[in-house]
Amino acid sequence: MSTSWWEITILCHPDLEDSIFWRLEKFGCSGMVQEIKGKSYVIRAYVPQLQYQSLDLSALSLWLQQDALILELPQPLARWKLIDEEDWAQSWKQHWEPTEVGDLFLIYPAWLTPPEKSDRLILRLDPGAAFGTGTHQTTQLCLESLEMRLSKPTSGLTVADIGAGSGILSIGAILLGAAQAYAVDIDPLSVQAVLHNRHLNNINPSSLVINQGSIEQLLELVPEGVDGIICNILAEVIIELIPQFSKLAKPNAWGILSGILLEQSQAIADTLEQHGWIVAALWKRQQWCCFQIRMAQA
Ligand SMILES: C[S@@+](CC[C@H](N)C(=O)[O-])C[C@H]1O[C@@H](n2cnc3c(N)ncnc32)[C@H](O)[C@@H]1O
Repeated sequence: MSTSWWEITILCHPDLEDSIFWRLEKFGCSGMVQEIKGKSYVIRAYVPQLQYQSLDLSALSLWLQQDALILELPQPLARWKLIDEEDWAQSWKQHWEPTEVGDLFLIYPAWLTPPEKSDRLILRLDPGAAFGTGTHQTTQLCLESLEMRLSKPTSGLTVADIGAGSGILSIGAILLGAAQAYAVDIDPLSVQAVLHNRHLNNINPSSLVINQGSIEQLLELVPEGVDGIICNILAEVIIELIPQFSKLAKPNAWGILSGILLEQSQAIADTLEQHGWIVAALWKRQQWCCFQIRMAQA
């Protein structure tokens, strides 16, 4: 039996984009895409029918309206309809286009033929039901931070990717020259997506290891620690993970953290400081921020 999905379509003011992405992710949506329609944005997101009733979607619509009210922006218009699994896959294909990210990356949907020559690193992706198409600001901030971190030639550098989603950040790190990425995600759909995307990008399976789980699985898998930690999850989750970061980090390790709203940045900075990390830089894009951190010297 094929799974049916709710396709949620939201017509909104461009300045609402971040708060809507945040709200949709909190709601449990997979595979969010956006397109520009004149002066507005159209955002599409998907949730399985088995887990969500139309009442849940009405509540979501109400939250979206309240969020807009708080931000003093025009009300978004949310609609939803049922589609089957095949239609869902097609929806992705229609609305997601190759995206340049940072100075170096070109994110390329798996179903399009990439150019033979490009002065950018082509990162091919089929996110399936996992988060991480490269269109979200937090993913872009992480990829750009990786560009900066890995701009100098490195040898044998290892990274841990907590909340891998589609695997976009692990794959990006490997394309930039990291020798080894260890990825984890609590969502089994993410594990499937990372395996598929690893293959799409011709990455040796031993160079990108993916496991279902979180930081506990990484601590077992890499007891010697890693050189870099990448983590793009919601701030509340990151705050719970930070106390364990130092166990996962080699001396002089760095970290890249995003999924954090600007108003949550102080709480993150305080927690980092309490656990021996220094904020080296803080990058902002609209409502989101990205922390670049390094371990404080003992
Ligand atoms: C915002 S997505 C990021 C995906 C991708 N890394 C990116 O940057 O686009 C967050 C991911 O974290 C996963 N996640 C949430 N809580 C987690 C936890 N405690 N440990 C590991 N993964 C988690 C979710 O399943 C989701 O795939």
